[in-house]
Amino acid sequence: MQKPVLVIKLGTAVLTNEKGEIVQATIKKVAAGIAALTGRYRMILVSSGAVGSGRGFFSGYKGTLAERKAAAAVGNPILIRDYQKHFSAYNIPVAQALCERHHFSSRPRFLQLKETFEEFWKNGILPVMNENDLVSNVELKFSDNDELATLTAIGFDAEALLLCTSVGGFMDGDGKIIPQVEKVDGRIMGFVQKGKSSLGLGGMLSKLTFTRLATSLGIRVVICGLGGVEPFAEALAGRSGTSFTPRVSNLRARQKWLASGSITLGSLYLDKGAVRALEQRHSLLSVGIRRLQGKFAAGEVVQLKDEEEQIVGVAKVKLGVSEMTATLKSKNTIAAHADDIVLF
Ligand SMILES: N[C@@H](CCC(=O)OP(=O)(O)O)C(=O)O
Repeated sequence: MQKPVLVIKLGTAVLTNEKGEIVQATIKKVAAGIAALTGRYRMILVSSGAVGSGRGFFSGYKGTLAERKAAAAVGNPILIRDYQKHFSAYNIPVAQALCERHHFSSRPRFLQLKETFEEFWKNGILPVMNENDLVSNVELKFSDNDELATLTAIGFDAEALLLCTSVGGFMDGDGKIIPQVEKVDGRIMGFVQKGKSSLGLGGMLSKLTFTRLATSLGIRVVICGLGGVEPFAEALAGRSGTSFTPRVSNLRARQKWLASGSITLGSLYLDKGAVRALEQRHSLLSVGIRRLQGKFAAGEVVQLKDEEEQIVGVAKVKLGVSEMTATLKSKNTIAAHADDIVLF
């Protein structure tokens, strides 16, 4: 039987010091922690830190979009060189896997990515993923690497996703790490600190949002730090960080992909009746759509939102935005087929 997949994501703040430099001792610890788990898992490392590693090469760096892209292009090879150095102590070659959204939004491209990763694993190679910042299209960028890691974990049907942060876990209102969260509900969302580190993109809000997506699709998430002797093994054993219990998911691989590729170019705001109908596995009719937002064509994936504007799922739509707008009042037009809808 194949080993399960484990996705570990490292944010900029856990990899860099206050000057924005990559801390070698941290990379060394990461290599030791991953090497210790290779017998149990097929591993994917999603690593931020390219912008942090490269920005020192740009005089008067202010963090404009062009500067970030340029810094990432300089920083990525530096980051990979550091990983190579420390993983070579364990005879683990590393592969750089720079991805963009279309690798997830197109099913054939995603399947190709999966096949390539199988080649890495067969040969004992660790894929190190990051967004291809230099060329990624601004409108279709991943919101951050928490999203990239989540889409990867869902697409590869990972057993667990570790989101490593500088704060070591998810804290309650008193600043104490909550060891276990059964469900990401309003109370849990209420504890979120909106802040984020200056070099990275994600923050706790982003982590929780993606944790909710991953757990709703059956993937366990642990938000953890890099403290302790074996941080990843400790986090997986529930001895550190915050473990989020996955929901039971009966979704098939294609539906999971649909949800993971939720590169949503728009949103449909549904009424209560439409949400109820979708829960009973009916198709979405235009009559249940109160309004829509964004630019999308037939065959693209959009978010579905309820009357409280909470995301309830995603759908691959049968109609583009103008056709759909024209049919909003018509009862019988199918906006999305039941097989192309995934509710969270
Ligand atoms: N692609 C960027 C990472 C952006 C990002 O998501 O950063 P973070 O919020 O620190 O995980 C980089 O490598 O610097």
